[in-house]
Amino acid sequence: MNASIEGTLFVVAAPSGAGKSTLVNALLERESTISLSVSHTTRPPRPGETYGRHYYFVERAEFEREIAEGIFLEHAEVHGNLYGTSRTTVQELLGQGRDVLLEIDWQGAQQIRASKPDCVSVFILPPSRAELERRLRGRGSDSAEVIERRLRNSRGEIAHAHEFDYILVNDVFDEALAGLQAIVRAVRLRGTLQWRRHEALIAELLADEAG
Ligand SMILES: Nc1nc2c(ncn2[C@@H]2O[C@H](COP(=O)(O)OP(=O)(O)O)[C@@H](O)[C@H]2O)c(=O)[nH]1
Ligand SMILES: Nc1ncnc2c1ncn2[C@@H]1O[C@H](COP(=O)(O)OP(=O)(O)O)[C@@H](O)[C@H]1O
Repeated sequence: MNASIEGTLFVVAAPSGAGKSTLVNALLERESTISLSVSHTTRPPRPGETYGRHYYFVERAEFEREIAEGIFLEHAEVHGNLYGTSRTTVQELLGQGRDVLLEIDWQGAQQIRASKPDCVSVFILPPSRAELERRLRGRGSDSAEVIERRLRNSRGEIAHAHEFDYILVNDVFDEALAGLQAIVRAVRLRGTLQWRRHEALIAELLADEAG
């Protein structure tokens, strides 16, 4: 982390149930310098979800007021609920040199690419439709109706996978996690970031030998 260099913005998207949150949480345990952006949503909390940790749960009228006030860096309607990312939180963290990860849908990813072209985006695929359905049902967090809607919408989301910088299949969990971690590490080693970090070393290596 270096306060004089803006952090990297990572965007992770996937159809509901592909394992995105589980992968991202495991990544954050290993890469503690990445901050996860907590979104605002009009979706009701699931059992065990808390305000400010999983989401900022708000009423639709309040969310619409916040859209009008321009507080969102991006926002979208997904599975019948509104979701959005706070502009100031993300901007402050990036300005402090921290890397920030957004767990958002493809519509939000398109908006982020337009305003932050340097972002790095990853799409997570399930290994099969049957496994996606098994994971959604196995999670036990949603009603049958909500699960049906998410499964129906998954095709529309997967159709946008090609817009992302990286695509990972979350079949064997540890392999997918290693892939995600490899992406983060490779991005951090990009020359555009490293030459500024190592400016003094590069200058020394280039210096003419004195006398
Ligand atoms: N555009 C956008 N999408 C979001 C945001 N937060 C969550 N989402 C997406 O909304 C969808 C539903 O999320 P959620 O209700 O937590 O369900 P889950 O994906 O099944 O765990 C997922 O595709 C999320 O990535 C956000 O701030 N902006
Ligand atoms: N590689 C995997 N193999 C088997 N089950 C998985 C795998 N990855 C995630 N899961 C499980 O699938 C379910 C959905 O994962 P979750 O992270 O909530 O998905 P998403 O955030 O994409 O909606 C959870 O019960 C999770 O434990």
